[in-house]
Amino acid sequence: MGSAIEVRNLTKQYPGFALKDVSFQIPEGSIVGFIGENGAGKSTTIKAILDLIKRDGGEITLFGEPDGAKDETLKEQIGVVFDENCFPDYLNRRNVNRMLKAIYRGWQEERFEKLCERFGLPEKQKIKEYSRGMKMKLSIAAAMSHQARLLILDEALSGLDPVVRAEILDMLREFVMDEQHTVFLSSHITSDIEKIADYILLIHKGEILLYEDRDTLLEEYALIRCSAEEAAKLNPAIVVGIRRGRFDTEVLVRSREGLEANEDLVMDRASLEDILLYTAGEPGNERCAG
Ligand SMILES: Nc1ncnc2c1ncn2[C@@H]1O[C@H](COP(=O)(O)OP(=O)(O)OP(=O)(O)O)[C@@H](O)[C@H]1O
Repeated sequence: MGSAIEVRNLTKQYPGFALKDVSFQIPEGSIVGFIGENGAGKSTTIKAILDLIKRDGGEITLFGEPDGAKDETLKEQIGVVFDENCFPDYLNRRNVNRMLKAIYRGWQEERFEKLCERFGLPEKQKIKEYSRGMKMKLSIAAAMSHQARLLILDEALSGLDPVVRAEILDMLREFVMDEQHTVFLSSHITSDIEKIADYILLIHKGEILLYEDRDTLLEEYALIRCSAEEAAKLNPAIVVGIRRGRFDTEVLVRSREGLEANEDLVMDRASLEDILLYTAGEPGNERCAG
């Protein structure tokens, strides 16, 4: 199986922010969840992949093709959804269908109509009268209607209610049933990423801090509650972060090995949100619960 996206040593400098040597590769047939705090560099990375901004350094390969986003044929094979409406707002759903039919060679008119129906989008109402969620659904329907092999969604699920998000997650799962299809999805809703992603990519202040198989991550990381003395005895190599409370200490560890037998530790499963909070913590990853 090849790579849908390969990013090597990507750098981009803005005043007060830099993408630092960002490298990762996304295998075809997978769903990769991209997480990180506000301003971590998710959209900048995605825009560089899509060649919407000029990078300062590094290489980006799409489907094995260097600078694939510059290639018009390859570009058609990428469905993109940003967190804002990308269509002129005086159009309605029917106009959008006609417009995209003229743009994409592989446009699937009927599929678009079916998806819009499934999402309950009215045919004649103008986009400017749509709610935010309706606009996002329209963009997602469009991205899924031109025979794309790769879907890139940047915060596309924000503002959607849980029922619609669950439906879209199902659609993304269906999409990758074809092993040549790939999804790269950034979101602050870590519970969605936890449900759907095969791999988790975590960026913090422009640097990739973690890229791991979701199951390994969730099986191996653990949240431990114990006394400050017990916390101090833990092997520093496995400690991701410590949070000191008034009554106990919470420690995120990256491995449970050898800890399960210790009765002085209460060990729970760590959620992706815990992993994000501790991994993207401040230097030393030590925060006070107060
Ligand atoms: N065109 C630009 N000019 C200057 N600075 C920019 C520009 N675009 C992004 N930045 C800065 O780059 C940093 C990373 O922004 P980016 O949008 O990539 O973050 P993000 O992880 O997508 O955040 P969020 O989750 O809030 O959407 C921010 O500090 C932002 O201000």
